[in-house]
Amino acid sequence: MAPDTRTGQLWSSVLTTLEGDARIPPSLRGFLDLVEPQGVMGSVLYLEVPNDLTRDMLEQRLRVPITDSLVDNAVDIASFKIVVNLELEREEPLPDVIDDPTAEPVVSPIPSFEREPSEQSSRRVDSRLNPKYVFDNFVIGGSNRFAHAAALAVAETPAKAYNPLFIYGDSGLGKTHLLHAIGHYAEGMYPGIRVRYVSSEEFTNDFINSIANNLNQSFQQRYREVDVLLIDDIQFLRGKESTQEAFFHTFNTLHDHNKQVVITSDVAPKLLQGFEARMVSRFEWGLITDVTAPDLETRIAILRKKAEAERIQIPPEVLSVIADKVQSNIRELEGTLIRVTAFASLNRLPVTMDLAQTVLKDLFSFDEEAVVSPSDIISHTAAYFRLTVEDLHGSSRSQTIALARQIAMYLCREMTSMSLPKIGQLFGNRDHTTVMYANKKIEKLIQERRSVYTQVTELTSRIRQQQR
Ligand SMILES: Nc1ncnc2c1ncn2[C@@H]1O[C@H](COP(=O)(O)OP(=O)(O)OP(=O)(O)O)[C@@H](O)[C@H]1O
Repeated sequence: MAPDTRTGQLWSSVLTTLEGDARIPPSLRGFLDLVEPQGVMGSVLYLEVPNDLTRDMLEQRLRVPITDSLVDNAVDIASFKIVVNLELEREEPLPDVIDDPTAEPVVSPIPSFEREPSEQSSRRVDSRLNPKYVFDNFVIGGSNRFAHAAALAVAETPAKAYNPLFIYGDSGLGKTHLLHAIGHYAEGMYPGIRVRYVSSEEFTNDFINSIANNLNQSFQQRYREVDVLLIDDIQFLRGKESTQEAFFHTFNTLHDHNKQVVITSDVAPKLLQGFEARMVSRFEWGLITDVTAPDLETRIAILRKKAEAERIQIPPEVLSVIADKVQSNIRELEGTLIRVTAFASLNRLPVTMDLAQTVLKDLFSFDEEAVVSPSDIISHTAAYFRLTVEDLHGSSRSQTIALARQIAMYLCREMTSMSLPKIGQLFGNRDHTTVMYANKKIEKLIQERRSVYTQVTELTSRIRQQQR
């Protein structure tokens, strides 16, 4: 909606005043650019923003300067209200506030650097779908052929093929990738289709917030007025009775109205513990399919595809040796490829068999099957950086602590099967998007900074060594 002239003018005067406001740190200024003024009602100015993060920043960190500026610029306006509109088309990447030690450790739901350029400008983006997870780059093999076919069928004809579609399997085997791929494909096939991706932890938080803020109706609208609901890692609703109840009603409403539901989980419906029988029976209404660990050929094909996507030349025998080493988790498989290519680029060496063997020896000189616990990762990381465990859990934004914390989060994601929200909880109840950001950031730094590569590699060895 275009603002009326007065609202538009008012907001630009507010922005002009704020330009000279020393209370606003540079890292927060970018959030102001994401605001769309909508109109004035009574003495309230209504603003629209594209995501929860921007709303939180404006409400928590910029409320006072904005209100002061409003009062300065319009005698009859006393406050502002913010509405999140996920549909707002955005070309600007969200501001990156992580590197600023004074800034809040929060990030966008999908960090801007993950978006393809075409995603940023030419079409409406559902910011909940990760543009990297599409069918085109999903490698099909015996371990996932059925799940892939079912996912594609559902994406082609939502609510006609299988409803619900239930995909289960161990961590890092492509369930989330398939969920997002369904969303993208359906959006491409049916312009205007309403797709919503949500992890079950986000669903839970959303539900709890809706109760706390008396927003049950908008919660219901958010989840019931969609054509395709993609819900990830349903096992995390275990034992949460009220949230399960809310999901049960959402599910029924969607199903009754011929809307597609796709669910992922770490185990088959029958093995889900802490779920009511009526829920489980609904999960079994449609099609249940699993993803298992890929065989060697599929692992090599996944590595080849990843190398092509990153435009890295890697000899086939190197791909084979990596695929041979990492067998049961595709996330770890990709992580290992990154370590090998990072080592080569940091040392300005070509990726050869010898080089790969050296890196793999460092990474896998210990028992890979040993179970690594997050507390081991945290205590080792703290000791390595001469910090305390509390530093990593806490909120200090000193650069050393922030980097150590991000490395610990990265290692938790790589070495354990914990979900992003669980890792966030572990590190002082941080949002899952913060963990997602930390992951991407460390993955990038490993390839760009020798110091970070060495720190992560040494830490990995120490943690593994302890498991012996
Ligand atoms: N068949 C595949 N082809 C290409 N990449 C894949 C495939 N399967 C998984 N991946 C990649 O492996 C990584 C982990 O996959 P994903 O996050 O979908 O796993 P998951 O099963 O949802 O794990 P979790 O239960 O821990 O969330 C992602 O980067 C994904 O793109």
